[in-house]
Amino acid sequence: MSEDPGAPALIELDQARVLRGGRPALDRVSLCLPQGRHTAILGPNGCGKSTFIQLITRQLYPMAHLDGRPAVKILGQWRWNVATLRSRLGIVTGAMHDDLLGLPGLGVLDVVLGAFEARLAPPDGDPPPAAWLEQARAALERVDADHLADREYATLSTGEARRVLLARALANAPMALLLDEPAAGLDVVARARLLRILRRLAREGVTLVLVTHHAEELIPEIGHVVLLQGGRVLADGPRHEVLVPELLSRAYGAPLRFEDGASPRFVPEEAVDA
Ligand SMILES: Nc1ncnc2c1ncn2[C@@H]1O[C@H](COP(=O)(O)OP(=O)(O)OP(=O)(O)O)[C@@H](O)[C@H]1O
Repeated sequence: MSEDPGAPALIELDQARVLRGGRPALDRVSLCLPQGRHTAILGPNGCGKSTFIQLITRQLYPMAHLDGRPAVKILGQWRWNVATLRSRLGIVTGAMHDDLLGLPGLGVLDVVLGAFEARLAPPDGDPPPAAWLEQARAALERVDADHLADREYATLSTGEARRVLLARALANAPMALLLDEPAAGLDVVARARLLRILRRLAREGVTLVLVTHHAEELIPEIGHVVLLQGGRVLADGPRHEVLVPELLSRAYGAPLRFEDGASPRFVPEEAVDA
């Protein structure tokens, strides 16, 4: 999938400001993420990444502009029914995992089916429509998790649970995936497996918006990076222009460079010189 200049932007922020604890966690952030472009929102702890996700998923709201123009537009719209919005964006966050763990006995297939009604799990009662079942199973297959369909979600390993969350995010044919540190907490093998799946999805045309501070999640398909620092956009551009020592060192407050390749990583300069 490539960018379509005629399509409304996936996510558009216009001087968006979000206050938390009385202080701006996002401070006049303007950015435009087109559909079809794989983007990483990157930055150190506390730079506003979680706030960005919660702003997009309507858990937090921006301050209103005096002239009434919207600070946030998603797919060209600023008014959204929250349930509809969350089904158009496939969302994978640690908070969602925690919420699902709080529902003992919940089966994997039900977790994925929950996507169709934008709720954690489908209600008891009528069996789900056959089309939903088919889409849910197809989504599990896409992330190599079809064999987990009959398991209880709470019994899955972290890597398995992450793939099930990805299936849930994919099940309802979203316009994009919004991923919050998707490989966090995974062991080296589970991480490699998940990143392989993300690469495959990106190549198949699923737009990825990745919010992270982990360099290894910057798969090669991510061609665009927005670097945040202290709630502001420090840089917004092609990967090779943003992931340069000068900008990274400013964002993270210490000398740092990015080593690209099969296993991308950040390298503190002191460690190199030692
Ligand atoms: N509930 C809250 N009350 C007050 N301040 C908050 C709250 N949540 C976040 N903040 C502040 O908002 C700023 C941005 O936080 P946010 O969690 O968005 O950063 P982050 O980039 O996601 O950090 P991390 O990588 O550590 O998760 C930080 O200064 C943080 O201390």
